[in-house]
Amino acid sequence: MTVPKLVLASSSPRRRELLAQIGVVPDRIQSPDIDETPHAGELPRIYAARMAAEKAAAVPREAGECVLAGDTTVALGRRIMPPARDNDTVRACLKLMSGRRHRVFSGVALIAADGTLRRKLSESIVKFKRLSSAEIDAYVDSGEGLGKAAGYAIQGRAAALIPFMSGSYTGVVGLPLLETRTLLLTAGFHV
Ligand SMILES: Cc1cn([C@H]2C[C@H](O)[C@@H](COP(=O)(O)OP(=O)(O)OP(=O)(O)O)O2)c(=O)[nH]c1=O
Repeated sequence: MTVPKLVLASSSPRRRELLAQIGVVPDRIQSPDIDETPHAGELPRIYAARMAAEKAAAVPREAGECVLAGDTTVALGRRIMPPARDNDTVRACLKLMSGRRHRVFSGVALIAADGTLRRKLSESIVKFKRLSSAEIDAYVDSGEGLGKAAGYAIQGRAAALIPFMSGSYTGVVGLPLLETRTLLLTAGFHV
């Protein structure tokens, strides 16, 4: 079986780095351009799976190419936390998550060269300590939360504010590597 070519449908440097961690280098990378607005009442796990599939489908495939995409969604109960585009959102998210557990759903989707869509979803639980105003201010000032789901990055200084997590660490960072490897193996990649 000839090894297909891999296209990573992502603008996220984390996803590229996580793939590199298991020795996978995409043949090309293209940003997916999709509407990321949740449907009314859409549950976070359904949303994460849908987003991953839509991102993969949004990038055109050439003959012999497979497209891989992911989506990391942070959920407080049934509420989908927003991506933090500014400091006010980072602050608001941290206040909401302070002293509580939340879930992180990380969807992965792979469209094989024959057009078949395969999907996996990882689910993790992350707890933040009770955050003081000074801790929230310092984190906002670090700028690390910008561009991240729910305004934090576990792979950075937020790690020192998290007493507990269970599930997939790589899923929280942006691409669950066990699930991703399984999908890649099924599609004929050597991982
Ligand atoms: C919770 C968390 C999220 N994140 C990041 C991973 C993702 O880049 C981002 C979640 O947003 P996503 O919409 O999953 O991804 P994205 O828009 O950054 O990139 P893409 O083009 O692939 O859609 O948050 C971390 O880096 N660390 C964390 O601890």
